[in-house]
Amino acid sequence: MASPPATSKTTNLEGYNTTKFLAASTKLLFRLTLLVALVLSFFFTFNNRPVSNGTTGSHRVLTTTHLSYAFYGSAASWEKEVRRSSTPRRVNGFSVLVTGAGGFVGTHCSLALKKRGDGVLGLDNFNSYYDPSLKRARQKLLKQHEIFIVEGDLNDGVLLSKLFDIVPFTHVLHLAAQAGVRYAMQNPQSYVRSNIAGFVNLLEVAKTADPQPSIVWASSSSVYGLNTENPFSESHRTDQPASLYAATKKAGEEIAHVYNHIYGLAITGLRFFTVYGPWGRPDMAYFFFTKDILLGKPINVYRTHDGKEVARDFTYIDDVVKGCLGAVDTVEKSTGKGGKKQAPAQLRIYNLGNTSPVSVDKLVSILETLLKVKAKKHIIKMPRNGDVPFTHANVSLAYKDFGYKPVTDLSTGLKKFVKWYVSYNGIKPRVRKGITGSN
Ligand SMILES: O=C(O)[C@H]1O[C@H](OP(=O)(O)OP(=O)(O)OC[C@H]2O[C@@H](n3ccc(=O)[nH]c3=O)[C@H](O)[C@@H]2O)[C@H](O)[C@@H](O)[C@H]1O
Repeated sequence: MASPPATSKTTNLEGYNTTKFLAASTKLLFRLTLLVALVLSFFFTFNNRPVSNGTTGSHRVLTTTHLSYAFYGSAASWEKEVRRSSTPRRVNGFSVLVTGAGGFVGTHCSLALKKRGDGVLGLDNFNSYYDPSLKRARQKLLKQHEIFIVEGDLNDGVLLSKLFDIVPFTHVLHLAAQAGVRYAMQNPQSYVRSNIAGFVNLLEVAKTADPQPSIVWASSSSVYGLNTENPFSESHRTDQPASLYAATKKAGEEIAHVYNHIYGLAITGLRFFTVYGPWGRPDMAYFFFTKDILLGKPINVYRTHDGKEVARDFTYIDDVVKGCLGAVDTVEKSTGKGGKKQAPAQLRIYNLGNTSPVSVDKLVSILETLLKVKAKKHIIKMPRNGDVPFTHANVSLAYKDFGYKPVTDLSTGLKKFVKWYVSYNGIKPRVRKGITGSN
């Protein structure tokens, strides 16, 4: 008797096993997927934390936010909180989405808007570019003033659309960004993700929102780059950036032009000049100089390549806040509807500086006086890391259009910063020896 060909028998046998195996595997895979989905949604729902990798981490935050949006999207309490926070309390008050509300300028602007009766909803991804505990402390401060911050990323289009579905924002004050001039050499992609992709994403959502909001956003003095005309005016060259940070801010200005031109979004860009003050950013020189001087650590003070002192038009936070609110109050309504432009819309750009540059050496000597501690200064040549030798703002345009007039000199502003710094860090002043302690 001819036995069936071995191959055929084997094939049949294997076929049977394969089918059975496949069915079992599919079931297992299905169950596993279900389990993973359940665990993930539980994790992200109850542990909706930002990325801690020193970048804006938009990719992971994107996933987190989608999942938490899915959870919160059905949670009436979340929507209620969003509505409550963004509802104005004064007649004809604005409803403002403040991006980067957990940041330095974002926190101060949110408080000022709320104080005068506008509705404010914050958005922040609480990334760990610098110590997120400071951002959390600012969030707590905002919460005390009934300002809610939605935890999410600019690149999360679903979340942004959801917010615009819930709230008819009149304005967006867009302050979320990857800041810092020198860090751009370490983590260039984070600048592209936040300052370019994130900005485009926000404008994409804003263009189709009904009503279209008016937009005020933070550009930077760094766009003047290698410009040598002094003081810097808005009409000067901005096509020679010295850092990737500056290049992404300049790109933002061009992107704003496009969305204004095609979709009728009214957009105002503000070029901030080295903003400092209480609740400031620990990555900025005045902040870490204070910390290091108090700790007795050396600080690097830069000199230009031809040996000159470097200088900045340091601008105090309260002055900048007044400028931001002035811009919000004078930005016109956007003219688009249904994603289409109906008429020409306003497009503006302004310097918000102090009009009075001060050298970094002088900054250090003011800090020494305030802290009553001598700094251990290392004078070094400015590394080629994106820094420019000086900045100096001409603010006549902002003065003309919304009365912007900075009134705080560096000594006065730093005094307020130091007062906040020692109190925030629980440092006890020592009368004779100076203020010492650690943080
Ligand atoms: O106006 C802006 O658009 C930018 O302002 C800010 O950048 P900068 O003006 O560079 O401020 P900041 O780093 O505090 O350095 C201050 C001075 O200290 C010098 N500097 C710095 C570090 C150091 O170790 N030594 C030193 O001398 C340094 O050479 C400089 O002269 C914001 O960070 C940036 O996000 C952006 O908003």
